[in-house]
Amino acid sequence: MNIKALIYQSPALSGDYPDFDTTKAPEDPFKTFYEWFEHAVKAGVLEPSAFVFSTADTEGEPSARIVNLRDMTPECFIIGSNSESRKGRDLEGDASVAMTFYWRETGRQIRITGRAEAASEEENRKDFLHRHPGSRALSLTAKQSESLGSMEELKEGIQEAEKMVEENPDAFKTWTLYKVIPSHMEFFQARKDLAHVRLKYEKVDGVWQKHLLWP
Ligand SMILES: Cc1cc2nc3c(=O)[nH]c(=O)nc-3n(C[C@H](O)[C@H](O)[C@H](O)COP(=O)(O)O)c2cc1C
Repeated sequence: MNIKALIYQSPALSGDYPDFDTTKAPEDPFKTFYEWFEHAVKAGVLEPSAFVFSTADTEGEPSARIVNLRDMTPECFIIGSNSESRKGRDLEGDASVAMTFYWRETGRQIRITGRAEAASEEENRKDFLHRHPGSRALSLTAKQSESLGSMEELKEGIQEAEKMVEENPDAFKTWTLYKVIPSHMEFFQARKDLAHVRLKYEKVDGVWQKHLLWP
C-alpha cells in the first residue's frame, strides 16, 4: 500500500478557478458568503451546503463531522441536528464552533468560527414539521451517535417513529436548530500559480473589519 503514490496521482488545486477581486469584496462577510454560495450553485458545485462542523467538549477534545447548512440570516448560519448527539452534547458545554466549506470545483474554502445557540422550542417545532416525513421519523428515534446493535434495530426504530409521526405529527423531541453567530470568516480562493487569495473578516467592537492574509 503506497498511499503517497496515489496522492501524487491526483493533482491538488488544479482546476480552472474564478478570480476573487478582494478590492470589490463587500464590507459585510455575509454578503460575500451569499455571493460565493450563489456562484457555487451556478458553477455546478456538488452539495455546496455540506460542510465540516467542528465542536469540542469541555475537556477540549475536538470532534468534526459533515452537516448541511439549512439557512442564513443577516446575523447567523443555521444548521439542524439532534440535541442528544455528540455535537449537541458538546454545544451544551462549550458553544465554540468552526464551520469549514470546501468547494473543489471552484477552489474555494470558507472558514467560519463563532458561537452556536440553540433556537427556541417554537422555531424547532416549526422547522421539524417542514421536514420530510422520513427525516422526521429518523430524528424521532433520537439516538444519534449511540452504538447501534444491527441495521434491523435501526429499521425497527424508524418504523416505530414513522407510526409516531403519523399518529402525532406534532411530536418532536430532540430536533434542534443551532444558530452560529460568527466572529471570524475567511474566504480562500485557490490559484494555479499558488498565489492563493485569502481575505479574513474579524468582528472588532461589533464592526466587521477585513484584511488579506499570506497564503
Ligand atoms: C452529506 C452529509 C450531510 C449531513 N448532514 C447532517 C445534518 O444536517 N445534521 C446532522 O445532524 N447530521 C448530518 N450528517 C451526519 C453527520 O455527519 C454525523 O454523522 C451525525 O450528525 C452525528 O455526528 P455527532 O455524533 O458528531 O454529533 C450529514 C452527513 C453527511 C455525509
